[in-house]
Amino acid sequence: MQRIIPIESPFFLVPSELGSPADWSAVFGNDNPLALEIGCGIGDFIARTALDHPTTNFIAIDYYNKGCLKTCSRLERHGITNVRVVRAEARQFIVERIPKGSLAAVYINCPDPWPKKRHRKRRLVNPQFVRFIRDYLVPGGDFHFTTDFDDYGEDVADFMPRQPGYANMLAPDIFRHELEGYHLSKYMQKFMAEGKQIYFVHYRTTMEG
Ligand SMILES: C[S@@+](CC[C@H](N)C(=O)[O-])C[C@H]1O[C@@H](n2cnc3c(N)ncnc32)[C@H](O)[C@@H]1O
Repeated sequence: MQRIIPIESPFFLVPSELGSPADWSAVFGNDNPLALEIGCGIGDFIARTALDHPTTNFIAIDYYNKGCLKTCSRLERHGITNVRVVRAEARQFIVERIPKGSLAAVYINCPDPWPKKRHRKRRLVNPQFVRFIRDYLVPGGDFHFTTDFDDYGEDVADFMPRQPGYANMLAPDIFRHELEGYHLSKYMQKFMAEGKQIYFVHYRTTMEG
């Protein structure tokens, strides 16, 4: 079993110490828009994205302890104060701690691909998840998904146009292999170095649906 290293960082939050839902304005000390990254890994994407958007509050979730630790260290190293890190299972955390209709953006980069056919039902992003997450986004909220895994990228790109309440921001394309201004995560960089292409999918919630 992996040893859990205690994280002592002002940016690390313990879910059970937050309200249900949490008062995020109180946590951050301001009323700025709230955004969420699911599966932040070592935090390179969220750190750069947060630096680009200093007036957005970011929550970075991962159930990987060492990743949370590295994310917190990165934030401290770069003096980034608009990110909080949580070690939790994302869906449970969202249900318990995020108010519905409160997220300006959700980012999911290179989620575990579960390549074996019999394991595909374990994938995080599927039509059910996309309908679930929509309830937590504000109207006009962004949903970003990236993967290096062809089958996952094609699947998400295929079912997204049928999801009510989302508009395709890359239309007429259903995905792109490059997205200007979107930072590359550690996994994206690793896969690109191996010659793989990244699938970028970007939708925005509409009023209806
Ligand atoms: C393949 S890694 C990608 C990390 C990072 N997004 C990147 O692109 O470099 C997937 C990450 O998602 C996390 N993860 C997967 N499912 C999760 C879930 N349901 N809740 C929280 N974290 C999750 C894993 O622990 C892992 O760190």
